[in-house]
Amino acid sequence: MGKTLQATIDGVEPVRRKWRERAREHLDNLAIPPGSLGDLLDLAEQLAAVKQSLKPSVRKKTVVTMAGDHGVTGEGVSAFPREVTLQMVANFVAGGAAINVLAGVAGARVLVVDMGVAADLDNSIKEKILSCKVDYGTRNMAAGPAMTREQAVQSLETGIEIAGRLAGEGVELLATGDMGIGNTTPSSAILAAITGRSAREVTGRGTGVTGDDLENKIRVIQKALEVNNPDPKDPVDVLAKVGGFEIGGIAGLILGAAYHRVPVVVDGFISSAGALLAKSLAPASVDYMIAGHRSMESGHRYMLEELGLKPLLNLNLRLGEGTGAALAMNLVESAAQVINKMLTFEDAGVSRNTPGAPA
Ligand SMILES: Cc1cc2ncn([C@H]3O[C@H](COP(=O)(O)O)[C@@H](O)[C@H]3O)c2cc1C
Ligand SMILES: O=C(O)c1cccnc1
Repeated sequence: MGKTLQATIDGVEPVRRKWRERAREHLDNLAIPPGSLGDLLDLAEQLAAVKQSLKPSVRKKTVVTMAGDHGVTGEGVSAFPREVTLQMVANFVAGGAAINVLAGVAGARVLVVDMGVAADLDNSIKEKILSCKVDYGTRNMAAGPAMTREQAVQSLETGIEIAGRLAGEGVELLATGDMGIGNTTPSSAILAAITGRSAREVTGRGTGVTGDDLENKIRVIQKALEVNNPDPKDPVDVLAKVGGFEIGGIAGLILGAAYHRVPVVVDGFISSAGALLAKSLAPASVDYMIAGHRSMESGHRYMLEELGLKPLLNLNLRLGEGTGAALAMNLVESAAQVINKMLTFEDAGVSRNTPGAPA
């Protein structure tokens, strides 16, 4: 299993009920009609419980965008060529991608990680990212396992180590992101493997495959599941057989965040595949997850259902990179400021409602 992985799984504790109750009691006394800040109050309660504080801070924010390539792109599952993964990593470094812009608005740093891009990166790029390459892309999962079990553990442990390093640097809120042409295919396969849903139910258009190409993508996913027969009870087996290096990195990042009690905003379809693996490895890790948004990718709703998470936003996004999570970070900051700064009825000198009195 890997010592770091096992120790992390063992160390993920559910958030304490006592802290949830304490936070709720305070939130119930804020000078507003009870419950009128809606889901923001649930989020504030979660932050307080995760951080064991009625003044949780999420000021220092980092989006971790994990990049990797996929052998299965040889089967024609994406509308874009594989080189785009490397080209987009360069774009992230240049600051010109959607994630750079949206993380900038949220006041978050973007940390790009090479988990398995199928090329050697220029030194000028390497200086500005984390190089954790497990291999030069995965193997074609329609023909056999995407990676070895050792590589699956390595990708999970890399994510765990990055979360630990960032927590040590004082990062208070993490978000997950991905870049990897073809990666909606392994994400769908992970969803199918874990939930038992059919390839057709879990497969969507990704970057925009339609018609016969979409039928081909469904067949490729079906074949990968048949050829590899991943064990739904063994998330490391699922990752090894039908996963990806960046997806393992994301799952590890989430586990590490939970271990260090740092809340983590989960992005769309690919990140949620990582979250499914994290939940399967350590069920209590969901207490630390915040679903940033509901992706347009069909099948994402099944992931959210399986995770038991309600997405904060629904903006018809289908990009990845961490964009939906970065947008949601603004709401997480808002929830933190609500519990930190708002006054109670008593402190603000505002009269409470009178039960039974006409409104
Ligand atoms: C220019 C470009 C930028 C992207 N940024 C994220 N993705 C997204 O699209 C890919 C997944 O879709 P599929 O499985 O269909 O390949 C991933 O790289 C994901 O991050 C992008 C895709 C493209 C083309
Ligand atoms: O939801 C996502 O993360 C997503 C959906 C389609 C393509 N790329 C990413």
